[in-house]
Amino acid sequence: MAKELTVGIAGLGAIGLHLARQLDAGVQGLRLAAVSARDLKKAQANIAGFKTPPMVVSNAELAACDIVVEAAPAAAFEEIATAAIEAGKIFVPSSVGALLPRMHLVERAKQTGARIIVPTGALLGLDAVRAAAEGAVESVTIETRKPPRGLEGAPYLKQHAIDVGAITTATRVFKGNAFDAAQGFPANVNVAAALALAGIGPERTMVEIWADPGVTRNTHTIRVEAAAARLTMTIENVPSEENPRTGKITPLSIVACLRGLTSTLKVGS
Ligand SMILES: NC(=O)C1=CN([C@@H]2O[C@H](COP(=O)(O)OP(=O)(O)OC[C@H]3O[C@@H](n4cnc5c(N)ncnc54)[C@H](O)[C@@H]3O)[C@@H](O)[C@H]2O)C=CC1
Ligand SMILES: O=C([O-])CC(=O)C(=O)O
Repeated sequence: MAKELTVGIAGLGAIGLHLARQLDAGVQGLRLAAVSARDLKKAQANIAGFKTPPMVVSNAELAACDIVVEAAPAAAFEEIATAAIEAGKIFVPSSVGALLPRMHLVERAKQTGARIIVPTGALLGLDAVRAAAEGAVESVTIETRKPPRGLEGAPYLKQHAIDVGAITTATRVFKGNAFDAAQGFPANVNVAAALALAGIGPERTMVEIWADPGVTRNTHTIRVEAAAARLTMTIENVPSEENPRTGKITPLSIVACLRGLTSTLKVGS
């Protein structure tokens, strides 16, 4: 029988708490062993009703687990990632945009034996993008539309004095590559970073971000023009109650990703 893997989760917000609850309810081959949080008291309260409450530890101590899932703000990414990678563990990032300027971590993982597994998260179709990228790819684009409040607080908006609260018609607030999108919108377009890593890289992956009062869902459309196929795919995510920037599908995608690490039958590349 396959060995059970222990899981540590950094951050118990819209993604982390849902993921923790699902693991506590039982996912074959996985055991939630530890969590970390900014507010330790709140974390203890959040896990109090769990069947098997995990330990509440520091971000660095999570690296005792076989798998470390980062579900914290991008600012905490480096601390969490470095500990897991130095310990040679499986590191599953949510704040994927924070990985783009830190690709040295991938080089370091090669030396320590760690693996970095980027979940599809709030996006779709990364299996097809990866397959297409094994051949020639002409272009990859992503258009993200969110209700204006789903973009609030982004550093790019502040720098360009864009008040999304005042937007009444669909407005394109950013056009550029995935690297710049991830820096300007660290809490909003991790999907663009994941797409870039799956396909042709952050410089060549082009991103448009729209503040759209006409949508109630976080909507992402990917377009790929490749030698083997042309893809157009759209996902419309229900924003989570805890954090409207984050689609409800994100923790579910991470559960599916973790399941794929231990399951006998795995579907999709
Ligand atoms: N890859 C993807 O498709 C997606 C990625 N994300 C990203 O995932 C990350 C988490 O998202 P959410 O759960 O929605 O955020 P959230 O804001 O709901 O939760 C983050 C949690 O981390 C905690 N935290 C703050 N500082 C911490 C620290 N230093 N150490 C440990 N925990 C800390 C906060 O108290 C909060 O409970 C964000 O960076 C977000 O942008 C969000 C949606 C989709
Ligand atoms: O949940 C979403 O729609 C996407 C998101 O916030 C992100 O990529 O950071």
